[in-house]
Amino acid sequence: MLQTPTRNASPLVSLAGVGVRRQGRWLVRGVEFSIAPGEIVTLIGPNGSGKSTTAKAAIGVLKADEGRVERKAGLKVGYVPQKLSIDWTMPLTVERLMTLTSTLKGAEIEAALEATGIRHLARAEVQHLSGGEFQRALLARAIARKPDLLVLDEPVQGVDFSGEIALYDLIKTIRNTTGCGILLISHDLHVVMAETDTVICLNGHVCCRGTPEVVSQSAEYQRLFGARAGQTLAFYNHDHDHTHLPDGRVLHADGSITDDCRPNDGHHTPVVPTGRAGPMRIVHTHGPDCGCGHDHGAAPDSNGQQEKRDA
Ligand SMILES: Nc1ncnc2c1ncn2[C@@H]1O[C@H](COP(=O)(O)OP(=O)(O)OP(=O)(O)O)[C@@H](O)[C@H]1O
Repeated sequence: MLQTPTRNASPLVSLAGVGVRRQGRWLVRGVEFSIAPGEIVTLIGPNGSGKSTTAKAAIGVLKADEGRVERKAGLKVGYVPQKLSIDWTMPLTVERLMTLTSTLKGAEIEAALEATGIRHLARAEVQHLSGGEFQRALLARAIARKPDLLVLDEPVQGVDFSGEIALYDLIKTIRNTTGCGILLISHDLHVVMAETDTVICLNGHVCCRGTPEVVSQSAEYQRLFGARAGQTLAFYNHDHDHTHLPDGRVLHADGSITDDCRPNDGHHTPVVPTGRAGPMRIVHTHGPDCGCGHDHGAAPDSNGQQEKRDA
């Protein structure tokens, strides 16, 4: 059965003003987002920008040093980390990989391998799997316990372009059939899974967030990669209102420079973190009838202007 994000349902996890500090340095700060059942949130950002740290803070593998992380009571998480510590010199079958970290019944293993299309590989040695097969095995392990939230840290690493499309199709199918929420991590800065409801671009803080534009709108992309790619992948247009300087400081659109960047530091235009269909940033000219809820009855300011533009 097709599941869509149940926005009115309580979030599976929500982060408010979350910061993680290690060895005297903030790895991430001011991170805000939530994931509802059936919702797909994708974290993107350059290497070292804090994507894995944020995901680990969300599921409680790492403790946040400031802010609030709330998880639904009894939340079951399926986690595919970016790196696995496997002794590659020891023979290990796919079946055995499934039960390394949790006890599973034979039927649960079979169902998970079936759902990820690798049932025929149950007795294959993990060392001999292709990149795509290995990622499917990790996905099978993560979904076997029927999680409410699936956290996938770079699930298409080591996979070629057509394998990437097939994996994203599989992730979409898992979401559609189980209704779980999904937190995806990708270091591709411009292309994300088309089904993503919200993309969050991190660089130690949330640089921008928004919906991906459906790639099928781009005839050029379709010509290059075919219609199927267009249904699976989408472009993400960044909307940063600041620039990261080489020394780590942040240059804001208003010309000011600060050591770091926080959502409520007064240098940013308001961002409305809604999902796929909604506006992500309020951009309009204020006026008596604009309906934005601000009080426009005040006298004109010292420049004689009463109207003010957001963003
Ligand atoms: N326990 C730790 N102590 C100190 N620094 C850490 C710790 N864990 C991570 N870091 C640092 O925090 C920063 C963010 O790391 P993180 O793994 O979250 O980034 P990422 O965006 O997932 O990177 P990548 O795309 O390379 O996987 C990096 O500079 C990393 O070296």
